[in-house]
Order: sequence, then C-alpha cells, then structure tokens
Amino acid sequence: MDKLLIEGGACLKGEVRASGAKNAALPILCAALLSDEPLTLHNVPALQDIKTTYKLLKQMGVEVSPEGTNSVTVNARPITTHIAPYELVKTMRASILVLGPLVARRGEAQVSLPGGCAIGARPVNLHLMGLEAMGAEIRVEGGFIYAKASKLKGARIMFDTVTVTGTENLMMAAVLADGETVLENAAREPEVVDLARCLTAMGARIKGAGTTTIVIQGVKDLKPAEHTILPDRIETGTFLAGAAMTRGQVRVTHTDPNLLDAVLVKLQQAGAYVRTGEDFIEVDMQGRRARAVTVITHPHPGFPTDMQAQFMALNCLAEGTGVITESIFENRFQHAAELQRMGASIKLEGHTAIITGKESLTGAPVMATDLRASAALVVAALAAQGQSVVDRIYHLDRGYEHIEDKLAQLGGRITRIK
Ligand SMILES: CC(=O)N[C@H]1[C@@H](OP(=O)(O)OP(=O)(O)OC[C@H]2O[C@@H](n3ccc(=O)[nH]c3=O)[C@H](O)[C@@H]2O)O[C@H](CO)[C@@H](O)[C@@H]1O
Ligand SMILES: C=C(OP(=O)(O)O)C(=O)O
Repeated sequence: MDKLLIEGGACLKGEVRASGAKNAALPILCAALLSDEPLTLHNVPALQDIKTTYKLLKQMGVEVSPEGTNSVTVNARPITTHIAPYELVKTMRASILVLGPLVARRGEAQVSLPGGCAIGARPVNLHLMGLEAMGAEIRVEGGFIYAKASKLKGARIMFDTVTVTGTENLMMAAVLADGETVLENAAREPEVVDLARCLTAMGARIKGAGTTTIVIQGVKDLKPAEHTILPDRIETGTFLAGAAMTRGQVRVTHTDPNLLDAVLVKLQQAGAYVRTGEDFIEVDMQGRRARAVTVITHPHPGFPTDMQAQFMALNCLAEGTGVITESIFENRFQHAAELQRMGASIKLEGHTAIITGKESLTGAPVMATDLRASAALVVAALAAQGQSVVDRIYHLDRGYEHIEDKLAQLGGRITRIK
C-alpha cells in the first residue's frame, strides 16, 4: 500500500492549477446512463474514484474513451446489465448515483449499498423514499438495493435532511419521468448545479438548481452533449489552507472564487490576505502565523464539511483557541487522534473540537482514515518539524489529482513510497 514520506518545515509558495471537481464529475458520469447519445466531458480529474466509475459503467456495457485523459466521451447506447456489484461500489459513495439513472432508463436497478469515506452511518433512505414517491418498488436485501418501475412518475419530494447525492440521484431519475417532479429542501451545492447544467445541455428541463426547490419536467429522451466539469473547490481550499498553515503564499488558478465564499471568509479571519480574480485565488500569509478560527459546518452555502479536517489542522498551528463543530457527519473527527500524534492539542466534546494552537507540530507516522482527514494530515506534516509518514493514502488518491506533484510544485518535500 502506498505511503507519503514528508519532510516538514515547508513554506508553500507558488502557483498551482485546480483540477475538475470529483463530486461533480462522478454524478455527471452517472448521468451519461440516462442517454443513448454520447456525452463528452472536459476537465475530468484523474482520480481513483473516476477510474472506479469507468469500471462500473463499462461492466454495464457503456463505452468510455479515451480513458486516462481529462476529456472523455461516454456512450451509454448499450446498457447490458442493471447490476452495480459490491466489488466496485464498496469503495465509493458516489456509486449510489447509478441508481436513479438506471431505474429511469432501464426500469430496473440492483445496486450494492455504497461505501466511501467512513465518516458516519451515511444511510440512503432519502434516495429510496424519493424513488418510491416516483412509483418505484424498492427492496433492500443482502446488502443490495433492488428497484423496479416500468415508468417513473413525477412527484413532489420533500427531503427532511439536505442530501447532496440524494438530490442528484432524484434529479437524474426525474429527467426521464412522466410529468413534473419538485424537489424541496434540495441541496444547493455547486456540484448539484453543475450536474443540472450538464443535464440541461443533454436536453433535460430543470429549473431552480442552486436553490432549495428544483423543478424538473420529464422529457422522452436526451441528445448528444458536451460539458466542462467545474473546478474542485475542496482541492482549491486544501491548497489555500496549506498556504495559511505554512505561512506561505499560494495562488490557485483555473478555479472559481465564488465557490469558496465561506472558506475565504475563514482564511481572512485567520489573518490571510486573500486576493481573487475571475479564475484564481491567492492566499498570502506574509510569513505570519495564522490566528485560530471558529468553524461550524453546514450545507452549502455554509462552511463545507469537506474542509473541516483541513481547518482543524490549521487551528493546530494557529495562535489562540479555535472551536470546530461538525454538524453534517457524526464521525468526522478521526483526524484529531492522528493530529495529536504530531503534538496537537485537541479536546473533543461530542460534535465539537476545541483546538489550542501550538507554535509547531512534530513529524510522526500517521494513518489516513478518510479522504479529507488524509489531506489534513498531509498539510499538517508539511508544516510540522521533522519527518512524517502518512499511511493508507488510497483515500487521498480517490479524491486528489497528482497531489504529491502539485504540493512539490509549491515547495513541499513529499515523496510517494510504493
Ligand atoms: C460524492 C459526494 O458528492 N460526496 C459528498 C456528499 O456526500 P453525500 O451525498 O453522501 O452526503 P449527504 O449530503 O447525503 O449527507 C448529509 C447528511 O444527510 C444524511 N443522509 C443522507 C442521505 C440519506 O438518504 N439519509 C440521510 O440521513 C447523511 O447521513 C449526512 O448526515 O455530500 C457530503 C456533504 O456535503 C460531502 O461530504 C461528500 O463529499
Ligand atoms: C466524503 C467525501 O467523499 P465520498 O462522499 O466520496 O466518501 C469527500 O469528498 O470528502
């Protein structure tokens, strides 16, 4: 299993390009299942989750070409099976996103309950409730979801919790349903909006994406389309947090500052000078130590839970005491114990972490427990004194494109050990 060897004491400086967003590319690849016409995508990040999705689609008979480049054409004219097997689905949360499209297009789906980051129970009851409201018969048995509907019907669906993939799954299912579907208390994440944009380019009729009410008028079929995946706001934020922790100056290009409002406010509160342009963000700490910040995670446009671990790492080195409250996932503080191994002072009280910043952290062997926890450990190790080995980085490879190359480009001393 690969590890990262990191020599600490870095001051991250320079320019780095943001990749396309994992959490937009994955649902959009699944959206290709809705159409028997080709979908060409650009800015697709080279990630393990993307490779897994290609495997999943290909075993359904879908053509994906050329693989391994940032532009790809997905052609789902043939769908030879409606089964998403456990071996492929177990590693990746987003694989649940084949459920809606398969039921809509094939009238049938058998999808293993999904894996992904172990940051909470992560049930899919709202996805299933929505499909049932649209007329599907659902049964969960032996770790699989079985769904059947000769033709989905438009429905009014009220989510009692904001769910990103739940909103995406039902939006996709509704695209080919009979009549109108209204999704209330829908997720407003930029990745939901990007999916809606792509579906619209494919001929879907969707209004309200980016608000809490999304209205979809079902259409009979879709047409060939082309779409560019939006920039990864979490990858962008990770590099910016890394700059703040290491007292450096980093410009992330090919990104969009409008996607990161809540994160940029916190970086400013931490004492960073933040400059933005149409497609770049620059954080400059001018060699100063960050101030601790208080963060509460919320659905978009609130502070993203996917940036929580990186800000905990930032607080570990900041001046003063910062409080971090995780309100989305019940088990998303696993990085705290690993940061403590590096000398951090963190007190956990239920959903809250109280962090008293230290002047420095010390390198240590640490274990990456989930994707963003891994990212937090990597940036903490870059800022720490001495050497760290970050183990179990397969999580990191699920969601960060060429992370060691990008961080090395910014002056980080980081090597992958095979
Ligand atoms: C592939 C992808 O896009 N992953 C993102 C997506 O995950 P994901 O879509 O899995 O997260 P959700 O938005 O669904 O989860 C939010 C909360 O709702 C709960 N819930 C969700 C569905 C459901 O049927 N029942 C239920 O109770 C979850 O347990 C969680 O407490 O949004 C999360 C929240 O921004 C991000 O951290 C993930 O990076
Ligand atoms: C939690 C995440 O991923 P997933 O939903 O794929 O587990 C993430 O991207 O931070």
